[in-house]
Amino acid sequence: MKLKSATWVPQVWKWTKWRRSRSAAVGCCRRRLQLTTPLSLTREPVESESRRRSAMAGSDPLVARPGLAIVIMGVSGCGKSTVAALLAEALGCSFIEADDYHSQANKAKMSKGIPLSDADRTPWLESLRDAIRDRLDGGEDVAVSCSALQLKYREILRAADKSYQPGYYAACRVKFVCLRASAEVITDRMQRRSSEGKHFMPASLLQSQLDLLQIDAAEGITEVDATMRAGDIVRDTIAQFREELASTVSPCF
Ligand SMILES: Nc1ncnc2c1ncn2[C@@H]1O[C@H](COP(=O)(O)OP(=O)(O)O)[C@@H](O)[C@H]1O
Ligand SMILES: O=C(O)[C@H](O)[C@@H](O)[C@H](O)[C@H](O)COP(=O)(O)O
Repeated sequence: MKLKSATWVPQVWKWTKWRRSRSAAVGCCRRRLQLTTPLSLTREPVESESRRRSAMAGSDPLVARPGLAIVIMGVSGCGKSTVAALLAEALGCSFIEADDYHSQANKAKMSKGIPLSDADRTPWLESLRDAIRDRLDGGEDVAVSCSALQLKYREILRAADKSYQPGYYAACRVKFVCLRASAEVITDRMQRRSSEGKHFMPASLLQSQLDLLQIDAAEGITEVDATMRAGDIVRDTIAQFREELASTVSPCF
């Protein structure tokens, strides 16, 4: 097809100008991201992408801010800390261990085999909410280990997402994955852990935790077999939230 020079020249000029300005923008972004490898449109593995996102979110004004919090929940001894720590490693994000946010009084109470009351849990959950919010506001992803046994406790944690409207679970940037196993398996794990002196929580408290555990079907929380290998649970969790993890960052040009 023959183009008339009168229309073709301005078109080429416009296109060249667009290419130049786009190259400048890409170069600027690449310098900001300190990329040395060729920019490819092919998706990178979630692991390195998330690490880069978390690293750049704090300093780049062009990057969308909301991060994603994935809370690994379930009764004491189900494997939350093990899985959430591995998940944080795989995503290259920070890890929040809920046990670290308990007051000494709460820990002493549980050590004596006395279940916490809601009054004991509320300040604990609120401090966790604030810690999660700090990460989300900074555009970071975060893996959290927290029992979060009841809807009302999870609602406190969901409020870490400032845009969260109660009941709109799917839109919330705080997600939950529940680990499940039989009481026998978990008792065995808790007894072994206590006998190694590794944890304050006695196995005698398991039944009170199982009695409290409740998930509302509308929340759409995935329940996972806690007897799977921790690495496999992490792999499945990343696959489940792949889209949300990817949308943590918006294109910078
Ligand atoms: N997927 C798993 N398979 C086998 N053992 C596990 C698994 N996950 C955790 N454990 C073991 O079970 C015990 C309790 O795990 P932990 O992560 O501390 O549970 P939680 O944080 O839910 O209390 C630990 O001794 C841990 O090594
Ligand atoms: O009562 C609760 O809401 C939970 O028990 C919570 O306090 C947590 O589960 C404990 O800190 C035990 O720690 P692990 O869950 O790590 O065993």
